[in-house]
Amino acid sequence: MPPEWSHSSNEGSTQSISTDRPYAEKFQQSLRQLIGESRYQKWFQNRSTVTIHGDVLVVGVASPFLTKWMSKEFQQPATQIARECLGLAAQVRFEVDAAAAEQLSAFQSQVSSSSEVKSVVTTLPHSANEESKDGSSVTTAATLPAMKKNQKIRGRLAPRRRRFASLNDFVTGPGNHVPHAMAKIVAEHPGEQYNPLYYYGGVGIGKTHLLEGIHREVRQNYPDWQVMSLTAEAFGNYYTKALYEKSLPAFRKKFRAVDVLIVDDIDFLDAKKGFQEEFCHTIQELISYGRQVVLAADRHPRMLTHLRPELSTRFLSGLVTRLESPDLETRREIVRRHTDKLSLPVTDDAIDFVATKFSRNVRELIGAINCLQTYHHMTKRMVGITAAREILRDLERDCLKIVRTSDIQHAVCNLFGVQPEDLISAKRSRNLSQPRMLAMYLSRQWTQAAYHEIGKQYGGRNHSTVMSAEKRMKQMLERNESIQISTRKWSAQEIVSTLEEQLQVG
Ligand SMILES: Nc1ncnc2c1ncn2[C@@H]1O[C@H](COP(=O)(O)OP(=O)(O)OP(=O)(O)O)[C@@H](O)[C@H]1O
Repeated sequence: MPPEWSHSSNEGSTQSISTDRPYAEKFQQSLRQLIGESRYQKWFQNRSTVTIHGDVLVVGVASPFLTKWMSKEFQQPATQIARECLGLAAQVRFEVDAAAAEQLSAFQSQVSSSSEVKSVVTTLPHSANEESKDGSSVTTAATLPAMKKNQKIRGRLAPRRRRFASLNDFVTGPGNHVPHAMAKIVAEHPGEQYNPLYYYGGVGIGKTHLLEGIHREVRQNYPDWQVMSLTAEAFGNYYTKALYEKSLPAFRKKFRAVDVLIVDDIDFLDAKKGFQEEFCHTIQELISYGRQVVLAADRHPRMLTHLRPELSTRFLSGLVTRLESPDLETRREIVRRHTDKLSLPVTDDAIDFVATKFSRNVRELIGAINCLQTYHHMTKRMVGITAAREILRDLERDCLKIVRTSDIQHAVCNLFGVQPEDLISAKRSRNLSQPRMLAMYLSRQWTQAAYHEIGKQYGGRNHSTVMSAEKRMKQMLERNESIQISTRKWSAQEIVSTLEEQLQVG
C-alpha cells in the first residue's frame, strides 16, 4: 500500500498525488461481488465512503448505529477483500463520516419513495459519533447510478484528494502552544533546527494535526520539495515487502531521497525490533544530509522501552516536545471554531456543556459537535443546552472507557519491560515491586475491584498489601517522587499520566 505521498512533477506542480483511489474502487467492486448486489446496494451504495490510510481501510458510514451494525455484519467479508487489495496486514474499520451522511440524505431526497432508504435514515445519529482521525482524506465514495443525472450531486461524490490539516486551524492554549510554535518553525526552516522534531502525548489531542500541518506548510513554502508522510506501521510494511521482494536498494532510494520525512505512530516500532535498525539508518542518513524528520508517538522516546538505544538516542538528539490535553478555554475555542465552520447555530451554554463534558480527547469533542450538527440538519433548530444534553447523553457514556485489570497489567508490563506472569506472581524481586505497586494503584483508580480481589490477582496477596500499595503510590504522587524505568528516573506523575492515557486508548 502506498503511503500518503506528495511530490512535485518536473513542471513544478504542487499537487498531491493520491494513489489510493484505484485500491478503494477495487475494494468496492470486489465487495459488491462477494456480498451480492442487493446487500451492497442496501448497505454501501450511496451511503458509504472508503478511505485508505496505510494498511487501514476505513469505511465511512452515516451514523454511530451503522458503525456497530456494519462491523457486525460486514467486518469479515470487508477484511477479506481489503487483504486481497492491500496485502495481508490490511485492517478494516467502520467509522462515522459526515460525507457518508450527506450522501445518504442527498440520496434520500432524490428517491424518497424508496422504503429501503427510509429504513436506514431512521438510524441517523442520536448517540455516539466520532470524527475519523483522518477524516479530511476521503478518497472515494460509493458510486450512485440513481444520482448520475444530477450534476450537482455527482460533483459532490467525485473522489477527493487527501486534505491535510492546517497549522492555522490548530487552536492553541497552555498545553500545546509550544508544540505548535515548533511546527511553524520547522515548516519555515526545515532541516535547520529541531531535527528530528518528536511529538508525544495522549490520544486525539492533535499530534497528527500538527504533522499534517507541517506537511502542508512545507509544501506551500517549498513547492518543489519531496515531502513524505506515513505511519511507522506503513514504513514497516514497505520494508517487509522490500525484503521479501529483494528490492531493498529501491526501498532505500525512495525513503532516503525525501526532503522531509514525517512519521506518525512511532510507538508501533517499540515492539518491532526487525524494523528499528532500518528506520534508524533512514533517519540518520536524512538528518546528516540536512533533511527534516518529524515524528509523533504516544510516549516519550525513553518510555519506548523496547527501542534500540541508538534509535532512542537519535530521537532525543533533536527536540522532544509533549502535547497536553487542551484546557477548558482552549476546548471552548475549538468548539466555537468548529461550529462556526459548520455554520451550526448553537447557544453559549451548549458550547460550554460540550467543552466541559468532552475534556480528554479533541476527537471526541469534534465527534460531539458533529452529532449536534446532524440534529440541526434534521430539525433545523438552534442547538441549546437541553438538546445538547439529550443528544450527547449516549455519546458521553460511550466515551467512558471500561478498563479491565488485564489492560492495566498489559500497559504496566509494556512500560517496565516485565513479563505479565512475573507481575502477577508472588516473586518479591525489586524490579517487580514498583510496577506491581503501580498496577495495584491503577486497578483501584480505574476498576471497581475491591482490595481483596486485586490482591488475589497479584500472587494471592491480602487486602492490606493492596491498601499499602495504594497509600504508598498516593504519597509518591503527592511528593512527586521518582520511579526508575530501565536506566532512567521519571516523576511518578508522568508515569501515571502516560499509563492512564494508554488505558483510555485501550
Ligand atoms: N488544538 C486543536 N485545534 C483544533 N483541532 C484539533 C486540535 N487538537 C486536535 N484537533 C482535532 O482533533 C482531531 C484528532 O486529532 P489528531 O488526529 O491530530 O490526534 P492524535 O493526537 O494524532 O491522536 P492519535 O493518538 O489517535 O493518533 C483532529 O480532527 C484534529 O484536527
